[in-house]
Amino acid sequence: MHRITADRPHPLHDCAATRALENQAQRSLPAHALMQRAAHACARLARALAPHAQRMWLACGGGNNGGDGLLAAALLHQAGLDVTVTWLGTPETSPPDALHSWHAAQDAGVCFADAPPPLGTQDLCVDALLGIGLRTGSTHSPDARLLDCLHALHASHATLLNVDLPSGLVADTGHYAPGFEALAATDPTTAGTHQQRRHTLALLTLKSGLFTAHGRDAAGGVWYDDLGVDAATHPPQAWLAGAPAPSARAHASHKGSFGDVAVIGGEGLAACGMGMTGAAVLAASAALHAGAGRVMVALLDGGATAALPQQPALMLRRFDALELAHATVVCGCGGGAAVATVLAQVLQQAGRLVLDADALNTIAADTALRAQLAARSSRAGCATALTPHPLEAARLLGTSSAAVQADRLSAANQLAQQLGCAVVLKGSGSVVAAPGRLAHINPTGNARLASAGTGDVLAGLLGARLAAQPRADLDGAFAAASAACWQHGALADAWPAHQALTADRLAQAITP
Ligand SMILES: NC(=O)C1=CN([C@@H]2O[C@H](COP(=O)(O)OP(=O)(O)OC[C@H]3O[C@@H](n4cnc5c(N)ncnc54)[C@H](OP(=O)(O)O)[C@@H]3O)[C@@H](O)[C@H]2O)[C@@H](O)CC1
Ligand SMILES: Nc1ncnc2c1ncn2[C@@H]1O[C@H](COP(=O)(O)OP(=O)(O)O)[C@@H](O)[C@H]1O
Ligand SMILES: [K+]
Repeated sequence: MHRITADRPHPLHDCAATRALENQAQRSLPAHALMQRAAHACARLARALAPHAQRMWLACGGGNNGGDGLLAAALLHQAGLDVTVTWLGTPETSPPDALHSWHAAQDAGVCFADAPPPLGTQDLCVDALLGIGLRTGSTHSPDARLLDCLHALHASHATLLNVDLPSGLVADTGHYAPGFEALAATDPTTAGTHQQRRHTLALLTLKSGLFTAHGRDAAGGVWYDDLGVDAATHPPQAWLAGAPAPSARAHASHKGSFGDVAVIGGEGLAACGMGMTGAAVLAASAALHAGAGRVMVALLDGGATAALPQQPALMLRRFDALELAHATVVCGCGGGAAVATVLAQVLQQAGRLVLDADALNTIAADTALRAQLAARSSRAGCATALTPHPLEAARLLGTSSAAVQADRLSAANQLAQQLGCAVVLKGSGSVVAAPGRLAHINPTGNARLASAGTGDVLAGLLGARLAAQPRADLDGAFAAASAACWQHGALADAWPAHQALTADRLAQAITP
């Protein structure tokens, strides 16, 4: 068993692969062996997380997730802890492994009760209500006892250990199933402390849903025990991204060695009464700090800005003075309606291209531009990355942002497939997808990034990473996108608690 950290990549499996793995392992192992391993891991982690616990409450469902909890309760009781179990199953309907665990708990003398015992902050509660057996159809709504237990677990001040999955969370998506949506509502005043005292022990496989959508809030710290079974025998659904390799600069290099980045965006105040030049400048600043050799900015403000005195290293250019084929183009940040006037030319001439914000909105509403974007995938020397947030992704897919959020991996994969690009679907657990590749889920970042302009910073950083790729192709775009997301999030994770995280400071904190 080990704790999952963001530094190295991890394969993520879906329910179907986990079931196949479980069935295969069950056939080669003695009866109940897998559940015994699961329960031992669970009990060990429970004791490690709450070494001073006087009481433990284990809420156990009627399936095998509950079986893990029941057997862990027996082990914890045998270790001398004051253990109470609430079991929602019945011996008549229990699957064989869980029934065996129920007998073990009874034989050990574990206390069974309908209500939780009083728990203090040093105590521990265990959510063993639902795991991968969660059914999501509208006919399967949680009953009152199950919801009562869940609310008691979430309201408790004790450390919470989720067995395999937080109950109600869909393993493959990180979205809550119908009937469990209320669990997604977090009280911002207590979210931080809840996060710190929450842990999930993933069994057999790591599930994608733990790392995206509501998954990160629900899961807290993620631990993993493979139960002695090699998950590598089954193909993963996606990868949890690891830290990008550090970049090294040869001594004999010059500013041309690291690529030019040209940022196009920043509609002026005069156009619609909304000055958005800051967005383009943020992206450019991010590209510069990320190590791009030269960074140019073409503002779509009709020449209203003649200089950027705060950012002397950025080179102002008129759009028609840019050499689109030679620079890595970052287009759309604060682009407003004005971006529509340049997009056809950008899609035609740019080799390495990052499209963000209004560039994406404009393409979503224009079938000719969309076709032009998709056609880039068959042109040599083109590497394209899109950085939509969920609403922008929904516009491109012709759906709602709720539908995108309900299955972020699918949405990102679909978009990548349709447009032949690398796609970063932003938000908690950003998904990086590209056609024919397993998506990456980004493990870094936090809600401090939910602040205006941080997306522009990501686009600029991605531009710099794309400019430094050895080849302008889909692999380069995918690698650059994954690396940029990881670094962007890691900066936020390391941000001093007492200092405001603003987009301009974030851009300045980027290192090559
Ligand atoms: N077998 C083994 O050795 C191993 C198993 N392992 C463990 O088993 C877990 C999988 O166990 P599982 O397949 O029994 O499913 P599980 O997650 O307990 O859920 C089924 C229960 O939930 C209920 N239920 C479902 N949907 C619902 C809803 N929407 N709302 C309300 N209730 C709902 C469903 O009720 P029913 O539909 O049957 O009425 C049934 O009672 C896995 O996550 C891991 O922890 C590991 O230790 C590895 C070894
Ligand atoms: N809760 C969160 N957890 C992790 N990352 C987040 C969260 N909220 C926002 N972000 C990140 O912050 C950035 C915001 O981008 P975007 O929505 O385009 O904002 P803006 O348009 O203001 O720049 C994205 O990289 C996104 O992934
Ligand atoms: K659970």
